[in-house]
This record gives sequence, structure tokens and C-alpha cells, in this order.
Amino acid sequence: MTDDTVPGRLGLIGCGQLGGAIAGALLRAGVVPPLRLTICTRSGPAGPMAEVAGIVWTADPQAVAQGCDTLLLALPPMAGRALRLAAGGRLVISVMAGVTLAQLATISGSPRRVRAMSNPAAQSGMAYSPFYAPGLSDADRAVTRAVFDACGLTDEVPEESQMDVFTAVTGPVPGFVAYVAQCMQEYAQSQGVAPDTARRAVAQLFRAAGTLMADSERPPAAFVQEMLDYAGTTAAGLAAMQAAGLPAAVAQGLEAARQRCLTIGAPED
Ligand SMILES: NC(=O)C1=CN([C@@H]2O[C@H](COP(=O)(O)OP(=O)(O)OC[C@H]3O[C@@H](n4cnc5c(N)ncnc54)[C@H](O)[C@@H]3O)[C@@H](O)[C@H]2O)C=CC1
Ligand SMILES: O=C(O)[C@@H]1CCC=N1
Repeated sequence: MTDDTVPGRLGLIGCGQLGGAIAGALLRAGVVPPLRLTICTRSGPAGPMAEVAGIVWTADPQAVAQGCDTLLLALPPMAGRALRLAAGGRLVISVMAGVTLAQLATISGSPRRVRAMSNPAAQSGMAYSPFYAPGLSDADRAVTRAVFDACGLTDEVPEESQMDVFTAVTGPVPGFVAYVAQCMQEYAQSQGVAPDTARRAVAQLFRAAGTLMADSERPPAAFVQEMLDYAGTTAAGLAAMQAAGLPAAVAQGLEAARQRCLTIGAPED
């Protein structure tokens, strides 16, 4: 990756949990140098990016829209929906949950729009960042891929509806996985394991499980079936979890998150 992968000036509006992580990823990967990065927040320099020399800071989204060539919107969805940017024909990439491509047209007026999703694991290059961008030029697609390649894995999805699915499933990190880990730690503690021991053990389990599955082409179902076929202690636990409705509970939770995205993306009255 070279310093001109993102041509011109990149303007980031929002530098919090996600925007700051993406900015860190872009700088680390050399996709854009600090001298070609403008960051807009409500309150000036923020987070680790505040220590990076060369970045231009502003509290004026219009200054970003008119002074930059590519805009990356990483502010809260409701604040983003209220924005009106004189973005002209600039490339506008959004990672705002639920904000639709149609809303991005109203926000920016630009025909060059990307609806994307990422997560704070971008900081360490471990995010999954899908994007939806019908009609995007090859050049703009290359810039979009360069941005999200720096954050981890990326895919272009064929339907905008999938962006709400991914916002629910892969947007939160550690997100829902932390909830499962919490349940496992609390079980261990209920059996007399000391809290810090339980925490360390479960963290190591998720590190191992995540690495094993990420390094494999096998779907999670294959790992589960392998344990069921083994017919040992884990098989007994898996059968009990299925009988207790774990699959339905997970699906209900993810669907609730997806529905919240649809609420954000609903046309204003
Ligand atoms: N935090 C997360 O794990 C994830 C967040 N997202 C999305 O990323 C976006 C940002 O979320 P976070 O980084 O968590 O928020 P945050 O609250 O950590 O940071 C928000 C940033 O936006 C700035 N901001 C807010 N209103 C502004 C305005 N009117 N003009 C200019 N700057 C403004 C704030 O100063 C701050 O820098 C949201 O749309 C969220 O849905 C998506 C996936 C994961
Ligand atoms: O919870 C949220 O609203 C943000 C978007 C996806 C993950 N975190």
C-alpha cells in the first residue's frame, strides 16, 4: 500500500470508537499520510489521533466536505442523518449504522456514495467491512477497497438489505460474542472458579476458537458436527443448548439489532 492509494485529501467526520480505529488503520497501512487527512469532531483533536502530527482538525463538517476529495462519515447515525454537506461530486463513504444510500444522497448530494459497515477491530486490521455501492466507478471502488483492506477483510455485497444484517452480525466487536463469553464466565464462577481465573480462561478460549475458525475454510457447523460425532461431554452440552433454544435466542437478538437499523433508515415523516 502506498501513500497515494487514496488520492487527494481524505476527510473523516467522526473520530470516536469507529472513526478513530479506521483512521489508525489507514495511517498504519499507509493508505493516506497524516498530511492528507482532515478529521472533524465536535470538540477538536480526540483519542490517539490527537497525538499524530500533520492531521488537520476541524469542527466544521462543511470545511471537510469542500476541502477534501473523499469523505468518510463515522458519526452517530442520527447526527449523520441531520447533516447536509455541500459535497459536490466527491466520493462519500459512510459507516453509519442503518443510514441508507438514499439518506446519503440527501446528506451529501453526491452521486458517488458507498454504504459500508466496519467495526473498531479495524484498529488492529481485524475488522470485517462489507460495502454496498451500486454504480460506483472502478476508480472509486478501488479507493473504497483500499480503505477497508487496511481495516481487515472486505466484501462488496449485492443488496443494500445485507448491510443491516452485517451491522447486526459483524458491526459489534466484541459485541454479542462478549455476551456469550460473559455467560460462560458466569457459569464457571457459579461452579466456584475465581473470577479472574474464569475471565482469563474464557478469554483464551475465545482467542483460540476465533483463530481456529478464522484460519479455516470450514463453517462453524462443521466444527459443531465434529463434536456431536465425537459424542463426548461437549456433545451433551450442545444438545442441551439446542434444547434450551440457543439458536432461536441468537437469531432473535440479531434480528432485533437489524430492526433497529431499519428504524434508523426509515424515511423521515
Ligand atoms: N462503535 C462501534 O463499535 C461501531 C460504530 N459504528 C457506527 O460508527 C458511527 C460512529 O460510532 P462511534 O465511533 O461508536 O461513535 P462515538 O460516539 O465513539 O464517536 C462519534 C464521533 O462523531 C463526532 N460527532 C458527533 N456528532 C458530530 C457532528 N454533528 N459533526 C461532526 N462530528 C460529530 C464526535 O465528536 C465523535 O468524534 C456510528 O454511525 C455507528 O453506528 C458501526 C459499527 C461499530
Ligand atoms: O451498536 C451500535 O449501534 C454500533 C453499530 C454496530 C455496532 N455498534
